[in-house]
Amino acid sequence: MTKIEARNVYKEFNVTNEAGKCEKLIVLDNFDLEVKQGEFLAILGPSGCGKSSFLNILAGLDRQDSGDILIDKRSVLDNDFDRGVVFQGYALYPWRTVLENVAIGLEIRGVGRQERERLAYEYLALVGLKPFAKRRPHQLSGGMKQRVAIARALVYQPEILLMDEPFAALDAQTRELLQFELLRIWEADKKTIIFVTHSIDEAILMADRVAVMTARPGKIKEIIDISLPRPRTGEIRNSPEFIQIRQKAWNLIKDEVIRAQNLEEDNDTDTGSFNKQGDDQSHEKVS
Ligand SMILES: Nc1ncnc2c1ncn2[C@@H]1O[C@H](COP(=O)(O)OP(=O)(O)OP(=O)(O)O)[C@@H](O)[C@H]1O
Repeated sequence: MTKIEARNVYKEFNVTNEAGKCEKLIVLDNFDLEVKQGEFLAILGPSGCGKSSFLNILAGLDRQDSGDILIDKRSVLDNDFDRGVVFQGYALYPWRTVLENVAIGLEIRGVGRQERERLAYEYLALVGLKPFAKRRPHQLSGGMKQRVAIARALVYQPEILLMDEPFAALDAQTRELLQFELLRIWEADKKTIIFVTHSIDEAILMADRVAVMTARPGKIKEIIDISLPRPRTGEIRNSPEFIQIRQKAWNLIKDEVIRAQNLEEDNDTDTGSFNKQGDDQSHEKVS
């Protein structure tokens, strides 16, 4: 069953160029994508190709200029969908405890104190942070903060989880742990996940399908089916199938990375960055 459908989506931004003139930057054009209910879909694409722009529209934080995006056959512009969002940078409330941060979505939905604390503890346990419930965010490591952000997104059981490079700022070991933790959580209740990453290995390891985008204006270039068995383990990365898929993904993306780099050089107005800080899987980063 189709959960999310994007048809012919177009998005542009007004940007100021070096000469101080206003220009249009076309970010998404002819963007089509279908995501199935319960699917784990990863999106790979060169820097600045519009991945976050698409996710922001899906999250209800921005709007497309034309084209349709449907969730359960209704326009995303209705804006009343349950979407959990985990973006880079945690965005936790510093004055709230870990427990209160996790419970915030439930609080907004009017869930009573006792019930929201019970659920917040349950999800903190799921990400291994129950003993840290009463701490404030500044007392946690980066990896722990990202776990809080994941627990906060999961706790009210959203139908859809939107994740924009959620592990990019983490060290390699924490990243690996969280990848498998997320897979375990997803395998338990199969929510629909859209997961943007710069890491080809991460995309293949986690997803049912990997959508590769073109350089800007971004659209889907090709979708790769990942039929590797589940539950996935770290060893799967050494299997011939995995290596073959990685090569295919890289072949698809490398021209787009070069095109994106040329665009960057031609266009001083672009603020997209090519070197994501902290992406520790640099041997297979796409940009
Ligand atoms: N609010 C905005 N106003 C103007 N330009 C924007 C805005 N948001 C994004 N852009 C530009 O749109 C383009 C696409 O940005 P977006 O963040 O969607 O790309 P991305 O594929 O997620 O990039 P990255 O992989 O580097 O995070 C970039 O060139 C960016 O500078």
